[in-house]
Amino acid sequence: MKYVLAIDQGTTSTRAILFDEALAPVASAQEEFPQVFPKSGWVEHDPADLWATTAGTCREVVERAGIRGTDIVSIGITNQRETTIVWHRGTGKPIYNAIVWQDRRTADYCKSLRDDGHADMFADRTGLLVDPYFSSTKLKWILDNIDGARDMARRGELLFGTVDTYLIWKLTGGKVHATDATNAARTMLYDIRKGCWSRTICDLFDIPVQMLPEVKDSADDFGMCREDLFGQSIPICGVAGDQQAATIGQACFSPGMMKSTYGTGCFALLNTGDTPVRSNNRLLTTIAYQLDGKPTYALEGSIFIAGAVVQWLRDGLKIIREASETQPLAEQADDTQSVILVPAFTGLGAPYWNPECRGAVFGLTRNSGPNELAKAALESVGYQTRDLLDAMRADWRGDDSSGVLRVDGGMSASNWAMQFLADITGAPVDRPEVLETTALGVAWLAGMKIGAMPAQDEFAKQWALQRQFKPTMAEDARSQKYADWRRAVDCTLGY
Ligand SMILES: Nc1ncnc2c1ncn2[C@@H]1O[C@H](COP(=O)(O)OP(=O)(O)O)[C@@H](O)[C@H]1O
Ligand SMILES: O=P(O)(O)OC[C@H](O)CO
Repeated sequence: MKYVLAIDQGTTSTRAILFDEALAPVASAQEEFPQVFPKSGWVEHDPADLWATTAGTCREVVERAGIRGTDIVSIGITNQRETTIVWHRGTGKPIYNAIVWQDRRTADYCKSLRDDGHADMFADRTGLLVDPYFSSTKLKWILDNIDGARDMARRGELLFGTVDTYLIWKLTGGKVHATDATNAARTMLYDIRKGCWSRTICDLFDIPVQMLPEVKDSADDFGMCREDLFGQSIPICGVAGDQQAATIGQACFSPGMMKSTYGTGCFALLNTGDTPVRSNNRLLTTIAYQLDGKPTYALEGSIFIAGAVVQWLRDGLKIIREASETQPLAEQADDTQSVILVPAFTGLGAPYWNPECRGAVFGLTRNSGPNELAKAALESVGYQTRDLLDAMRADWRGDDSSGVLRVDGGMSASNWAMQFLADITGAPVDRPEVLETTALGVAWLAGMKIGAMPAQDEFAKQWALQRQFKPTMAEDARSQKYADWRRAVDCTLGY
């Protein structure tokens, strides 16, 4: 039997998952690593931790599966996106910690870019809103703030990469400096229409182009992994940002198909085919995947707090011990109460993009307790998804592929939350058999590239439904509840 290894380097942990040629996950290993918070609003990772947990979980998964490293025929890498690393070309040493996608340190600079009228240029070229979320202003911050960095970069001594690029560099022993188009599309430096780094933007930020990686397809030749790691050299043949990998794993290959991943946050992507659709509703335009040199585009909505609201019930309020306890609490909630929780703990993402507002609870009575709060927390995720889907439907004039939403991620395990999602969006919600869609997506890219896994159409046919949630809420109740949510958001934004 031959295996494909998927490395999923996420925001809080790194995982390695082995898939067999029939696309079934056979073993996995996971390791968390420390989050570094040097100042309020700053979030960093030590690149050494990202590498150590990658190498560690790769070794562990091989051991657990009881296979030999030589049974692995291809490696895929999927990763937390936007997170920015700069390292020395010669020594391989990072010159600063990885600045994580959540980091807000460049908020003022982004505001000045918007005030100076650059927003349209960025939207046209990169498909993105000018926000600290993306890599370019983080890279500029490193070049501006680390002693001698810009001069070294000008002399060609420094390399930039998102986490995929850094791991490719480490895995190949410093031989390959490359990324894929989906990761490039999140840097706010990449022209998603022309398919190249934007000179105009690099000049604006004074970023030397030679420090940027080569941009490849998502299924491509990313070099050979060092021999000492698995006892033989293995090709790296698949790379995609984690949300794009989930879109692939969910087989959202036709225009109009969409998926939503519920982890800490929630990221919804709608396939728009070969056309990059410019959003009028503050969604992002991005590359869903690039195969055979041809990009397929998507509209993306990002919500910062989804499963994290359940973590807050557990770790902040301490009203549950396990995430799954939210379901029985929500089932017992008093239906006559209309408690609404707006989980703007770190501001609100799409389509509001307000980094300053903070969370709020509305409609509390003396009878409100853990049941009502648990219900409001699960409902908040459904309401936020409806915000995204409404924005997507307003932007997307193409075929709606029956309006079904495919879901995955840890929180999609909650039947109650998924039923509410179907009710409040008024559309069916499909949960697949394999919930490891991110790893599956990149494993397929890596396996398909070397001919060990089926072609795209065949892969799409293997997507299997575990359960469909159909909307059952009456239309007037749905409208009333959603109108209440919008009022609650307005009050939160206005507070
Ligand atoms: N049964 C459940 N009900 C509600 N939320 C859940 C449930 N199981 C997991 N979650 C939430 O899902 C999140 C974990 O999902 P995961 O996909 O592992 O996230 P990430 O990759 O972002 O760490 C946590 O925030 C957790 O609170
Ligand atoms: O690591 P995750 O799963 O939280 O995903 C992070 C996203 O890629 C950020 O854009």
